[in-house]
Amino acid sequence: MDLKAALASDNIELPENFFFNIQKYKEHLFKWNKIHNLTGAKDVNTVDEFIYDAVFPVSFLPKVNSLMDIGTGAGFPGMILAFALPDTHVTLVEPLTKRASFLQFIKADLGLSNVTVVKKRVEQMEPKIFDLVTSRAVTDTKMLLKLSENFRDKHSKLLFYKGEKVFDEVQEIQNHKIIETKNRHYLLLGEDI
Ligand SMILES: C[S@@+](CC[C@H](N)C(=O)[O-])C[C@H]1O[C@@H](n2cnc3c(N)ncnc32)[C@H](O)[C@@H]1O
Repeated sequence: MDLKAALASDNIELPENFFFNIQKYKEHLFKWNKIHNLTGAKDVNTVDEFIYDAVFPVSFLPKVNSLMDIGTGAGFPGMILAFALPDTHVTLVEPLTKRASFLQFIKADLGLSNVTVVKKRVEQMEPKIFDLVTSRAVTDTKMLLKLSENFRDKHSKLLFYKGEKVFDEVQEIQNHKIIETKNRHYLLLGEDI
């Protein structure tokens, strides 16, 4: 896919250094991924699709000052959102040493002052309220609501990257919106949704 063209055609506003950071990120990801199993995305096209998928919500998200991503893995979606939202402080929670080390390396190499990497399971973190909690490919909605309990209040929003199963998962959930693209169902939750 042509990532730049796709993002431009969606009118997604991005900072000037976004594509520079993306380029560096991809170079490091391919190097690290040869040695460590960081992500299943092994080729440029798949990584570009992952990046597009991660950043698309910028087109509908409200402005947030703080964001926590549960289970960031190699960077999706939290690290990509940190490139896109330089004024948002982004906390990346990832317990696996290799993946957390990679995220820490990217933070240092690109001088990302808006990123904190926490090498823990989210259950081991001290409670703290975030404006937005995100997660992709970690667990189901019910469990994500439980895991995020200590990290949100009534003003917080939750954004979970889901597939079609989302419709079964939200049957009993009141305030939610599902934003669909070709390959994704974004689940947005919050009291005033
Ligand atoms: C399938 S990977 C998905 C990674 C990334 N979000 C993505 O979409 O490419 C799930 C990740 O969640 C992390 N994880 C699993 N349980 C977790 C927990 N309780 N707290 C934080 N991270 C967790 C794992 O270490 C793993 O890196």
